Amino acid sequence: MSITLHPSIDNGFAATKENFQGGVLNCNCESNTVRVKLSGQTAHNHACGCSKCWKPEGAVFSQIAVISRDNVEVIANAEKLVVIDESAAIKRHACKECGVHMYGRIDNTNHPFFGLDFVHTELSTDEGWSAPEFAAFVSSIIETGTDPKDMTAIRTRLNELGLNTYDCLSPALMDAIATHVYAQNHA
Ligand SMILES: N[C@@H](CCC(=O)N[C@@H](CSCO)C(=O)NCC(=O)O)C(=O)O
Ligand SMILES: [Zn+2]
Ligand SMILES: [Zn+2]
Repeated sequence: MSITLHPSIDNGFAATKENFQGGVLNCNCESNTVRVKLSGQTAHNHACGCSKCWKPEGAVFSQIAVISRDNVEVIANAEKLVVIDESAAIKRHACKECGVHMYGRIDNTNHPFFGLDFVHTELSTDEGWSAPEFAAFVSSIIETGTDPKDMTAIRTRLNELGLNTYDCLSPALMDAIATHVYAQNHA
């Protein structure tokens, strides 16, 4: 298939490394690079087809994982970070020069994923990050220009790579969200 799903996914990917301790994300700027230290392993890594998540040049999907916000620290050139959409639930902090999203943070303490930051681990040269587990918001790639006629081939290719495809999040994450809503409504 000629479509680039994501450069870290198209040709298969390494398994999650046991006892991986984290590493550093770098933006794409050659000078004054924004650097974000992640002090631990990520979780729920997945391909995301939504229009909001950052994608490398030419990629149809984003690759995105979560990590506790307590384990996220900007260690260089923080002044280059801007929030690209203040109205979004996930405040994506992007480098204003190269456009790369360095981390997404949720401020709303009632949000099901409050406490978790969203990160793109392909921005790191460290090896061992959690491997992608599924593809989310797959139908959403049509919103950013993918031809609906290509969808069957794209879903088939994702399945071949071992990634189940969903048009929202995975059942486990949707269950977690619903559990959170139930608990809020019965507090
Ligand atoms: N069809 C829309 C979907 C956008 C969307 O709901 N994205 C999800 C997943 S992003 C990470 O997995 C979401 O939670 N968004 C909240 C936010 O972005 O603040 C589209 O494609 O835009
Ligand atoms: Zn940059
Ligand atoms: Zn997304």
